[in-house]
Amino acid sequence: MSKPRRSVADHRAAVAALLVAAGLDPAAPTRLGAEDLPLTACSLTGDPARWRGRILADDIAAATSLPLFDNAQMDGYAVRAADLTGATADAPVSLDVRPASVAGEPATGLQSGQAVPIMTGAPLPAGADAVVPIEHTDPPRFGPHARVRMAASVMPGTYVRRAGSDVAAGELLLRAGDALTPAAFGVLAAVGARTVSVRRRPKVLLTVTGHEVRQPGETLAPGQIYDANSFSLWSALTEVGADVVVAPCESDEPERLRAVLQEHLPGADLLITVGGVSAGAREVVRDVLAPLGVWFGSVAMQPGGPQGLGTVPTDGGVVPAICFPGNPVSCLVSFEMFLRPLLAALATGFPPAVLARPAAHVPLAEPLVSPRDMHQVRRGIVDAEGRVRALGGASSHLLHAYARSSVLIHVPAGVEHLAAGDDVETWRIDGCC
Ligand SMILES: Nc1nc2c(c(=O)[nH]1)N[C@H]1C(S)=C(S)[C@@H](COP(=O)(O)OP(=O)(O)OC[C@H]3O[C@@H](n4cnc5c(N)ncnc54)[C@H](O)[C@@H]3O)O[C@H]1N2
Ligand code: MOO
Repeated sequence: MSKPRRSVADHRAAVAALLVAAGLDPAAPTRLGAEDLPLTACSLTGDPARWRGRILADDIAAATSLPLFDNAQMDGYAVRAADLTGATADAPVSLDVRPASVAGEPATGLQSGQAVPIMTGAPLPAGADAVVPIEHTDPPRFGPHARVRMAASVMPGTYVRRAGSDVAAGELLLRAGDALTPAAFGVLAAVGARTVSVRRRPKVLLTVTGHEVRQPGETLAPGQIYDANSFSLWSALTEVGADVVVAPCESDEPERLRAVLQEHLPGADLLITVGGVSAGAREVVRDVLAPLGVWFGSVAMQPGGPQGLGTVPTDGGVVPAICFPGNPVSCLVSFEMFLRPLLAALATGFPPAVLARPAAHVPLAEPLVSPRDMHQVRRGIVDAEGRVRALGGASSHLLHAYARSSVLIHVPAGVEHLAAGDDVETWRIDGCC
């Protein structure tokens, strides 16, 4: 007699609870410490992946003001506004032209009756309090002339970018938990930060099992197959910001799996195993982990029915373990259904609901059948008329059809037949919104 199946919602909740209990709560990931990344052009160029999608670990105070000094917002002349009081087209004010202030050079001072040619970003000379754009002066160009005329008054502060007008030294620049967006990245560099402390990414140990599985490049003996799951799941995990250690077990021998775990589990935040969980004579994951208290059972989902979940002891603690079934479509669909938004939230700091795959309700192009007591997840494409069509059948070995699909199609438990034109929920998996 088989045990009752757990619902998709219950299993999803169990996975979330497991991660929270292990300190991988997306809202407070206490298990993930911080790491310092060097803020240099060399580090960006040399290891770009290290920087993608990072979250600040600490509040950061501005080490300097921005702007650092008063400077010009326009190419023109730095002046004292008081000198131009009453200037009009009929009665222009003539000023003595002094040596220029250019970006990257210290400014000279300015006396009453003088104008200093100044370029955008150059320091405002002491004594000046406004900038008149070059096109508003006579002559309207820089040159060797000794005097320049101005035909209008200006307010003090005109076209001056004041020191500290963006942020003052010591002010809160960025908060812990903020995403390192392009602008956040830029502002850190602008205040001269040398390193940035970011939340450590969750380290996931990914271990596929199966005596028949071999790595690309190896010669296959009869009955052997290439390892698809290490690659599909590495890609899926990396996409949501996990640091993945791929350690294929390639065996159904408990001793071999134990050896892989002993070598690679210390330091991991999460273990994902693939395969070896169903009803065969030798189910290596179940055989090794069930005696440790890991739950194995059946979820009312197709594909991805057989699942496992629990914790595995390692030096000085436990690592949460999620055990996916081995069929290539099953493990990837399981990841989408149970883990993806949680891991994405851990890496980005956004709530899991925000990071869910973009969902839509779309009419079916063709009828679908589904087992009544299961939540079925089919793979498909949306046609030019906006109707969704399943690609391939329901079977969980059809990885090629999955690779050509742009949506997952959900047929909830309780629904057995859907006609062409019936609405189904779809999730976009092609990276578009
Ligand atoms: N009597 C029953 N048999 C099966 C049941 C069941 O309820 N009763 N469930 C079926 C379902 S559903 C699934 S899903 C699979 C899950 O089996 P396992 O998790 O034990 O996975 P394996 O047997 O190791 O492999 C299944 C399938 O996937 C291929 N595989 C495994 N690893 C890889 C890999 N890394 N790359 C590519 N392909 C892989 C493997 O060769 C098998 O064909 O059990 C059903 N059976
Ligand atoms: O549930 Mo299995 O995951 O259908 O092939």
